[in-house]
Amino acid sequence: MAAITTEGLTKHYGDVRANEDLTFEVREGEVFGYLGPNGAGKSTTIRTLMGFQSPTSGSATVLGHDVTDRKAMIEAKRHLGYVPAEMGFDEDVTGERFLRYQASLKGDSRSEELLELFDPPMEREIGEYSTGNKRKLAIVLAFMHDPDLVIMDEPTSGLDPLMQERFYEFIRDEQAKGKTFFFSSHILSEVQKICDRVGVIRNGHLVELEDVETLLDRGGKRVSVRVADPVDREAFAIEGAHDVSVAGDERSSRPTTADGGERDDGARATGDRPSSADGAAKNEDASSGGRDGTSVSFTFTGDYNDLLSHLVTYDILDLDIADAPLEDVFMRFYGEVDPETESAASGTAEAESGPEGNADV
Ligand SMILES: Nc1ncnc2c1ncn2[C@@H]1O[C@H](COP(=O)(O)OP(=O)(O)OP(=O)(O)O)[C@@H](O)[C@H]1O
Repeated sequence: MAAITTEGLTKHYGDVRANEDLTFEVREGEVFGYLGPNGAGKSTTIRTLMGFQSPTSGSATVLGHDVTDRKAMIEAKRHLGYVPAEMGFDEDVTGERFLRYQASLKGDSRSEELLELFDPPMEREIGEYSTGNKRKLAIVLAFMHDPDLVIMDEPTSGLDPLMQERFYEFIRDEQAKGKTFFFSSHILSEVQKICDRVGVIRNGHLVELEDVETLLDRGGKRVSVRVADPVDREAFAIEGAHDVSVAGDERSSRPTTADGGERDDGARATGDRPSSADGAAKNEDASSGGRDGTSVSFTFTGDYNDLLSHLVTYDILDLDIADAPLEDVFMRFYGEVDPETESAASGTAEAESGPEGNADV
């Protein structure tokens, strides 16, 4: 049995089409990442899966229970954990008291162990907690009844890096025990670290459903090459090369696609720009070079033989070829406009804003 199923799941808020015809499954024992830019519809799906709101149409099950069936969802929640995006705690009570109250509702088989791991200040009133401590308490509460499936809405937001790592390790250990996770995230590095599969939602539509490994394979290679002679960017507009930038080429601050078109994702452009030998623009006609050669970098998703045939035409001083980071995969992905999904999102003002300027999604 799948841990979660959705079939044509749709949720509209008036004119806003927050979720549109979503069909997917989360398999038992997997860590499933749910990705998308702000306003894409992630929390909407999560709220529907938790039974907090009814879908406009379509259906969904969690641990085999229909999410619109109140009684069934009460049963499901005995085996279901939830980390919400907004932690609506009663601020006047201590963490300890809140935990005891939750324990009386859903049981507690492991809070001691969880408190040792995540360590929120239990004796203090929750109103005095920092965001990170509230998140730690939310994690303890979500896992204290040892659920089989945990649904989490950006669970690591507000956690410091050390605590994030501890959380990832904890998730891996829990997965090894057969637990299932569905969580939304903006942080691609965490998705890369802990997810088996990802679903990508954009403007309310599921636009990708894939193994993380396959996505990384599809992401191709990040190639950084330093050649002895001046070259211009167009020389590397070969089939399968994306986001070509040449050190010293002013225009390379706007990454290109292989067909020479410019993409409008400022964060990537700045982050990917390689440092030239002296860091200065050298040549107005977009070619460059110098005593230390010319640095060219790009993402490559084409035929490796073509790449190597092209590279051997240069006097190569240095070469580095590595897996492209998941960011590259997603930025390219979001850069492609699908007219069908774009038009379907009319009325979703936030959804139209997209991920510009974010290195993560
Ligand atoms: N209760 C609501 N009433 C009206 N519109 C809503 C409501 N909740 C969400 N929306 C709209 O639905 C769309 C999807 O929102 P949702 O919160 O699901 O996105 P998200 O992917 O979780 O975004 P974020 O990453 O910013 O949390 C947005 O356009 C949002 O403004």
